Amino acid sequence: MRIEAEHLSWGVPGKVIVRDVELVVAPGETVGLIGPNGSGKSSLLRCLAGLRTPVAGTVRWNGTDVASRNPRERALRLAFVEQTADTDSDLRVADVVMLGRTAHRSRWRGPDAHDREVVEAALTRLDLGALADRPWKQLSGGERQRTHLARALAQETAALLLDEPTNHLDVRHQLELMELVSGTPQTVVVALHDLAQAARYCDRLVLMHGGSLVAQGSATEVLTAPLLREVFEVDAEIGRDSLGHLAVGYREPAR
Ligand SMILES: Nc1ncnc2c1ncn2[C@@H]1O[C@H](COP(=O)(O)OP(=O)(O)OP(=O)(O)O)[C@@H](O)[C@H]1O
Repeated sequence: MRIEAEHLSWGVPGKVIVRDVELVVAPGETVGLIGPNGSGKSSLLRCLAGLRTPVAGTVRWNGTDVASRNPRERALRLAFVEQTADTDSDLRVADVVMLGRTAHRSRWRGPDAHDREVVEAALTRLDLGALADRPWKQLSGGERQRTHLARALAQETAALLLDEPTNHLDVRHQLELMELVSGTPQTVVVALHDLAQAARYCDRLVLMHGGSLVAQGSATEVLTAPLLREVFEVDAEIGRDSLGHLAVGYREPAR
């Protein structure tokens, strides 16, 4: 699915939070959204998901204004995992993942064999098979995060928006999740704080600062020492690690 933001602005009275963003995400592309705390990444993702009404500009999915889609139509096309995703506490892990099937069913029909197959596949992909019957409230932060991702996969959408999906995960699960994200045929926009991970797994990076999109392009175009100094206020050295992946080293900011 193609996702487009045209002259997109959003904010609250007295504060512009997303400022005149122009962005096109091509079908199947994985775009990494980077930027300091408070730069507007989550707000932009919510606008792209159709959960915020722009104060100016438009968000289009495959050319159609997202504002003209009802919540069910949106849920059939795009899955969004927010940073602070929460779920009713009495559910089992498999029930939480089954919530991803809601838009696919009529109101009166319970889960069928296909829904169960999709949920099982999503649980397996996120390494949650052994936890399927565990109560949601007993899960660790990383297990909850993986459960929400499994729910998003069970939605079987053409697009996926992820807000810092690796922040609670151990290293192995971070790598597995980023492999999954970069390998999926879905269109993905993923907010990340780990710049090296963003460089390694995303087709393209988009850098936000103060609500504006200040750079976009390949990792080597966006992750430059002058730009990182200007936006993150750190001295950075960009090189390659022993595996050949782009690596970013930081010095403390000059005072
Ligand atoms: N509903 C709101 N009302 C007022 N201010 C808001 C609202 N939503 C976001 N903000 C502010 O807008 C700015 C951008 O927030 P946002 O969560 O989009 O940033 P972010 O780049 O995702 O940050 P982080 O990296 O810390 O997750 C912040 O200063 C935040 O406090």
